[in-house]
Amino acid sequence: MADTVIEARGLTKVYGSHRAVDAIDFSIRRGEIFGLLGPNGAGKTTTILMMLGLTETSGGSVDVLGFDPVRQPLEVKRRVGYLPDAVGFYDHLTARENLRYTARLLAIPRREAETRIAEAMESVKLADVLDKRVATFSRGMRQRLGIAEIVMKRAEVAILDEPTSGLDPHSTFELLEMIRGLKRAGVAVLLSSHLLDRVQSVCDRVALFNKGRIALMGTVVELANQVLGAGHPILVEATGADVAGILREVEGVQTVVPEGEGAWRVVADRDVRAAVAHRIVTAGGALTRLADLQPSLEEVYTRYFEEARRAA
Ligand SMILES: Nc1ncnc2c1ncn2[C@@H]1O[C@H](COP(=O)(O)OP(=O)(O)OP(=O)(O)O)[C@@H](O)[C@H]1O
Repeated sequence: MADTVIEARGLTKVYGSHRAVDAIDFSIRRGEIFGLLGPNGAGKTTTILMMLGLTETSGGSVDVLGFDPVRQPLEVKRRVGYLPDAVGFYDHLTARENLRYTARLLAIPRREAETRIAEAMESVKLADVLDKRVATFSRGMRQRLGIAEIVMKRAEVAILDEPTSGLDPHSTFELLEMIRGLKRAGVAVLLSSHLLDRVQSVCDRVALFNKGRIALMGTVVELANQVLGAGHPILVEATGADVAGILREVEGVQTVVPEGEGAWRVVADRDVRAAVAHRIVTAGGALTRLADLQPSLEEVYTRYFEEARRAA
C-alpha cells in the first residue's frame, strides 16, 4: 500500500535463547499515531531499535520508507526522527548549535538550515531560548527540542520512546499537542508509553506487547471489543420522540437497554454519538445527555494481563 511507511513481517530478535521479539507483524500508515504498549521487558524498545537499524534482526524483515534499516541505516536515519528516553543533545552547546550540528550531518545547506531551525524552534515554542545552552533546559524543554529536531529534519516517521515520562501535566499536554502537530504535517508517529490515558488521548491505533509478541492491535474500541467484548457503549437521555426506536435504527447499534426514565444504554460496534444526535434532533426530539461510556485503555490493559496471568 502506498500509504504504508513501516512494514514488519515475522520480525524477530533473539538474545541467546531468549526471544525478546518473537515473529511480530505490523504496518504503520502515513500520518498515523501508533502506540507501543506493554510491561517492562515486553520487547518495545528492541522493536524500535530494529526499526532504526541500531540492532540487527535475528529473523523476519522490517521495511522503513522502502529501506532495510540493517542494510541501509543511513537512508533510514536521514528520514526518521528518533526521540530516545534520554535525549542526547550536547549540554555545552546552545539549542541552535545543536540543531546546526544535526543539519550538518544531514548535509542541509547552511542558509536552508538556519530557516528550518528558526521555524522548528518556533513550532515547539522554544524560539526565545534558541541561543541558550541546553544545560539550562528542563526535561520538558529537552523533549521539545527533540521534536524541533524531527521537524527540522522534515522526517516522515517519528519514533518517540516514552516521550512524556517525567513531565508535569502542563508540559505533557503541550508535548502531546506537538505530537498531534507532527501527525497534521503527515508524519507517522510511533510512541512507546506506560501512561495509558495519555496514549489513549493521542493514538489512532495501539499494539499491546506481551513477552515479545503483539498480543492485541487496533483502535482502543477494537481492543475493548476483543478483551471486554463490550462494543462501544454510550448513554443517551432524550425526550419528545420514539427515542428507543430511533436508536435501534442507527447503523452499528447492537443493543438498546432502558436505564430509567428517558434514558438508554446503547452498545454499538463503533462510536455512534454523532449519528444518534443527528437522528434524534432531526426527528424533533430533545437531546439532554449523550455520554461516552467507552472503557478506558487502562481497563482493557488491566483485564488483558489479569487473564494472561490466570491462563499462565
Ligand atoms: N542487549 C541485550 N542483551 C540481552 N537481553 C536483552 C538486551 N536488550 C534487551 N534484552 C531483553 O529483551 C527483552 C525485551 O527488552 P526491551 O527493552 O525491548 O523491552 P521493553 O518492552 O522496551 O521494556 P521497557 O518498558 O522496560 O523499556 C527483555 O527481556 C530484556 O531483558
